[in-house]
Amino acid sequence: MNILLLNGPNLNMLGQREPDKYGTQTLQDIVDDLQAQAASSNVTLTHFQSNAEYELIDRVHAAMGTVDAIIINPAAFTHTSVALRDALLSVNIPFIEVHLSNVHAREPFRHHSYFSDVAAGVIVGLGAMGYSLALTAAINLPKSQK
Ligand SMILES: O=C(O)[C@@H]1C=C(O)[C@@H](O)[C@H](O)C1
Repeated sequence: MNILLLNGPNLNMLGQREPDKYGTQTLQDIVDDLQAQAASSNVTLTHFQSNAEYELIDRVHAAMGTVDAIIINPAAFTHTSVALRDALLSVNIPFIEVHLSNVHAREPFRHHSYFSDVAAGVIVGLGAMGYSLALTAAINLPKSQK
């Protein structure tokens, strides 16, 4: 099974970026833990992070036919990117949306997501554990959601 993990803008700054909201683990720390979890489940996990919308879009397109599920934290693009939403809809790969912080308890502009209504599932506010839970869910998605 192949799972693609996508992280959006500013998540490369995790560890020093507003630790009260996003925690103190670096993105590499999080990815390392997920890679270990994936290996224990005989799953191939590929990670890509970009601050550029078009790079994330291109990576979603490239996943067509090769990836069984996507875990994505679109970061700020969550609240702005119709284009990235459309990319995910264009490849017909189930995806799970993850947010480290509870976006619903933050500024109003973070309460809307262009992804949640077309996601297989959404995990918010659980910090790095959210990614781990998303990986477990992605591995166990029912056929109907694949
Ligand atoms: O909680 C998170 O992981 C999301 C990460 C970001 O960078 C924000 O722009 C989102 O609003 C929330």
